[in-house]
Amino acid sequence: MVSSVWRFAHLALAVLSFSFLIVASVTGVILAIDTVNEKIPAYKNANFDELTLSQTLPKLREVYPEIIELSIDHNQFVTIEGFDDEGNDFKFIADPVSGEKKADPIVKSEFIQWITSLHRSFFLHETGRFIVGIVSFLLMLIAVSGIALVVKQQQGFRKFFAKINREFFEQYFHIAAGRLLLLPILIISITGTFLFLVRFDVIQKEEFVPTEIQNKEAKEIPLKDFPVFKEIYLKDVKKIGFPFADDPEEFFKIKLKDKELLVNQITGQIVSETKYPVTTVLETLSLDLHTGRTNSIWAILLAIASLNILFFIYSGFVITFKRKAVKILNKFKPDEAEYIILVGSEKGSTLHFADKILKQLIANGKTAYLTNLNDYNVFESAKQLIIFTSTYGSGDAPVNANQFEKLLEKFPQTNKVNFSVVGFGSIKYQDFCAFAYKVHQLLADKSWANPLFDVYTVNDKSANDFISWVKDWSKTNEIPLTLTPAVYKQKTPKLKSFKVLAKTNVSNDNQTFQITLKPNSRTAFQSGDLLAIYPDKNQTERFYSIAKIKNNIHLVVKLHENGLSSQFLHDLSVNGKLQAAVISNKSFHFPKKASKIIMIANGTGIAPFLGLIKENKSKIPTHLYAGFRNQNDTTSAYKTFLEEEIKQKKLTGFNFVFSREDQSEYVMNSIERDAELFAKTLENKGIIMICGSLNMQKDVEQVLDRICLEINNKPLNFYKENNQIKTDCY
Ligand SMILES: Cc1cc2nc3c(=O)[nH]c(=O)nc-3n(C[C@H](O)[C@H](O)[C@H](O)COP(=O)(O)O)c2cc1C
Repeated sequence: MVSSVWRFAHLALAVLSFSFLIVASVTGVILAIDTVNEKIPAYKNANFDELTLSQTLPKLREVYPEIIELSIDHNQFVTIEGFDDEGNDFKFIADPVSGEKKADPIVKSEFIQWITSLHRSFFLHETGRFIVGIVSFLLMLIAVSGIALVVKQQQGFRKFFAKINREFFEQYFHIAAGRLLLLPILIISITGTFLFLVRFDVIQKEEFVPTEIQNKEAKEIPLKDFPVFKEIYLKDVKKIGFPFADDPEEFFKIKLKDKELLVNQITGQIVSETKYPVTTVLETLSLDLHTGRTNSIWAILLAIASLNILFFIYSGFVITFKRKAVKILNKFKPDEAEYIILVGSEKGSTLHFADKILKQLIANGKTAYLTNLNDYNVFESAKQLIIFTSTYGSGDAPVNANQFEKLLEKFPQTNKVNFSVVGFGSIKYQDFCAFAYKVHQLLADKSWANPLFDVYTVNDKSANDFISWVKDWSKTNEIPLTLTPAVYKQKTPKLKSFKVLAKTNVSNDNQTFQITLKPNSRTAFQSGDLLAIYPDKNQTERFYSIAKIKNNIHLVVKLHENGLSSQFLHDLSVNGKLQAAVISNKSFHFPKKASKIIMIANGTGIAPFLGLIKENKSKIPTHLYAGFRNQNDTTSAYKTFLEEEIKQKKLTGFNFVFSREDQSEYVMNSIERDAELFAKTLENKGIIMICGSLNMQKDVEQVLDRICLEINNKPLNFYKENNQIKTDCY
């Protein structure tokens, strides 16, 4: 809760000050570079820091009897002003010991003046200065809330500089750069705010009150012997006003950093002293710190910090958009759904996994409902609770799940329900998935709840870890869910438009149809990738394996009686349009380096192989084993297609079996017949690709395992771990 308030404040403030901050940062970088640049010429005396007034003023007055003023800027360049022997006025940067002219006074270029004005007021005069002040103040709040967020993320002040758990580039560097540069940014913003408050009289400057000093009578002494001149170092001086030499009523007026002195030019006695009020001292200090004008290294640090504000804006928005990428879109009401998916997620990644399951359940014709663990309630039609939750802090709940424990006590379910918990966490934390274990225990203690499994855990958002749960859950509940990791890895895919080029028809004995799609814009895809289809505005998601043929997408679809997606595709007309998303599925691309390839498919699972065979440019020995129900037009068309590929040497041979014809056979039978080929292929580093139904995959793997053990003395798992078995089943 606390962290979400900080996060909301941090983001809201950043959004509010966004464009002004960009201008202020860019101009800030340029001004800081100009400040460093200004110090480069060597107009500063080498011993400047050791020089006292008695080592400089007498000589200057001797060389320039009519000198009026000496001023020292933040670069510690000494500028003198006065009249020469001919009565002409002069003003230049001089050496404070010899009086020799070093350069004309520095005048800021028009560009820098323009940038300065933009930085101070956005060319909006007083209104602009006011806005700049407010933006400074907001920046200060952003820095403070940023520090609070880093402390929270790192689990305490003591671990402020401990290793950051990297999730993605922008998140990592937002925190890494934030830790280093929050302090300079805090200083820039505090000083900017202070200058603004003084400028608009919110903080009022006290008046200067001089203190007269009563001196005894004293005699004349030479300038170089003035005790006060021996004590004051040039480095502490801002300005000195010289008196006319022939008027004893005129005094040296010495402005130091914290006070002003009047000094009698005959006796060297201090006549009056004016201490600057605190506000004036703080104003100078703020200006020094805000501009970096007194110190090159600080100015460089300010430039880096300003540049980083731009990076913070960019990376902050990337983090926010990644977090907000998944929106919960429910098709059913909470009381209608049999499957209730409850999610604990702070940054949205767990929600993304949950959303993928929700859409597949709905595509399978199930009533499912997804919500936050904090929205737990009585679900009247619930038969099963599926809980996906991450863990934060030291085994704590993510923000949207911190009320779950209380709610669970308050709302016992009225039906008996099965439940299954998947924990999302990171093994880098001591309390790996601790909150998921806690939720499992809390539920297991309820008389109405029955655990289907122990807790499954997913480390670092691993799709492969997640697949273990999907596989077991899918098998236990007899609901097919895709086991293709790419589907779960993908963030919300980008929809593209496709034109329907061709479509075949279904008939009484053949419910399979083929559809050819042409992307309307540049779209990268390969055979083996997946096409995600959304028949009802994102609430349902169905995947089809792609064959790339002549640069078009070719799908093989079985029309299911109540199948939302297959009906939707079947209803498309030639030349019509389709919105869909390509999901890259690298693990099922053509294995270019394999010594031999065997492809196994049943039903529509043949689709990706039609394209993959075409990609066999280096003519790797490739066999296809496929099983269908009946022999029909479609299977005859496949045969014609494959015979052509054999002629082109892209396919070595194929073997079709039919389960509903006179001699009923399944692919497993053909595999057993050709056991030697399968065993040898695997032993010689060949690859087996399987596409089709999950049941077929399970049966094929059983047969292959037996063959491998018998002939190669190794289990199938050996080759699986070697990445020699590739699957794309659903
Ligand atoms: C500040 C912070 C604290 C975390 N604490 C834990 C923890 O104690 N145990 C754990 O297993 N994972 C911990 N994690 C890792 C997250 O649980 C993990 O990244 C999870 O996938 C995030 O899911 P979400 O994006 O749905 O919030 C922590 C992550 C962060 C940023």
